[in-house]
Amino acid sequence: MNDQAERLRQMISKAKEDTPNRAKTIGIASGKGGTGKSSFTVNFCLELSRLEQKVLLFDLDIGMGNVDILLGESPEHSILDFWKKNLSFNEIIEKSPSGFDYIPGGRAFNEFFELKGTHLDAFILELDELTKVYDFIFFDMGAGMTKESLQFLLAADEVFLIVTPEPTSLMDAYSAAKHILLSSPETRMSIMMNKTKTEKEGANAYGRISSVLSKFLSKEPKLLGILPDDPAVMQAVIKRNPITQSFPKAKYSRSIRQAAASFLAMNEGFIENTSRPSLFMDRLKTLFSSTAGKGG
Ligand SMILES: Nc1ncnc2c1ncn2[C@@H]1O[C@H](COP(=O)(O)OP(=O)(O)OP(=O)(O)O)[C@@H](O)[C@H]1O
Repeated sequence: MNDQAERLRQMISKAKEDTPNRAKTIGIASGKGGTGKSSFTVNFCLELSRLEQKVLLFDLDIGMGNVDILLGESPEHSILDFWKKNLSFNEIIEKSPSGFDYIPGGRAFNEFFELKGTHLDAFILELDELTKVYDFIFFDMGAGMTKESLQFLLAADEVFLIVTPEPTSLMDAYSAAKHILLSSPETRMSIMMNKTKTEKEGANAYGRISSVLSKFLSKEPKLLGILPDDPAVMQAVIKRNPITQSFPKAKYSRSIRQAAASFLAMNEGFIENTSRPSLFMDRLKTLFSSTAGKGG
C-alpha cells in the first residue's frame, strides 16, 4: 500500500466522521457499444471500495445486464424483480466479493422498464434511502439511450463518458454529450479514454472531443484518465474476475487505480448533507414527473 493512498484514506475517513453525507451519483454512458464501459465501471467501483468508499453499482442495462457476469456471480434476484415480484431494493442488492454492492440488471430479452405510478413512487423513495447509505452510486447505462436512462444521466451529479480513440466512438460520444448538455447545461462531465495504444493517442483524442464541445457547447469536460488497450482485460473477462483483482500489475489495473485515486482527491469537497433533500432526487423526481403522462 503506498503512502499516497494511505494519506488519502485517512483524509477521507476524517471527513466522513465530521459530516454524514449523501451519495454522489454518477451516470456512466458511452454512446456506442463495446467501448469498455462495464469493465471500466466494475473495476473503478472496486478501486473506490479499496479506498474505503461505500459504493453501489446500479446496472441499468435492464434485461441485458452484465455486471454480475464480470464479477463471476450468479445473483438470485435482479432489478426485474422490483417490477415482477415487488421486491424492495434491499432484497435485490448484492454484496460483491470485490467489496462494493450492486443491483443486477437481470437477463430477459423482451423486458423493458417503465417508471410510472406506484412503481415510480416506490423507486424514488427507495433510491432516496440508498443515497443516505452510500458514498457513491454509479448508474451503468446500456449502450445507446432510452428515455428512462437519459433521465438518470440528466439527474446525476456527474456523467462519465467512456470513449475510445476510434472516430465512430468519438462521434457517438459527442452526440451523447451534446444531447445531455443541451437538456441539462449544468451537468458535470468527465471523459475516460479507453483502449488507447499510447498515452499520446488518448490525450489527442480527448483534445479533439473536448475542443469540439468547448467550441459548440461552451463546455470543456474533464479528463478522468487514459486506459491502455490491454489484452489482460479480455483475459480477466474470460476468468470472470475483475482485472484489478486477477491481474493487479497489468497496465490497465495501474491506470484504473490512478484514476480512482485522483477522482477521489478531486471529490473531497463534495458533500451533500443528509439533513437536506438530495439535489439528485429532486432532479430525478422533476424529470420523471414531467414525462409521466406524455405517453410512450
Ligand atoms: N482497455 C481495454 N483493452 C482491451 N480490451 C478491452 C479494454 N476495455 C474493454 N475491453 C474489451 O472490450 C469488450 C467490450 O467491453 P465491455 O463489455 O466492458 O464494453 P461495454 O461498453 O460495456 O459494452 P456494451 O455497452 O456493448 O455492453 C470486451 O471484450 C472487453 O474485454
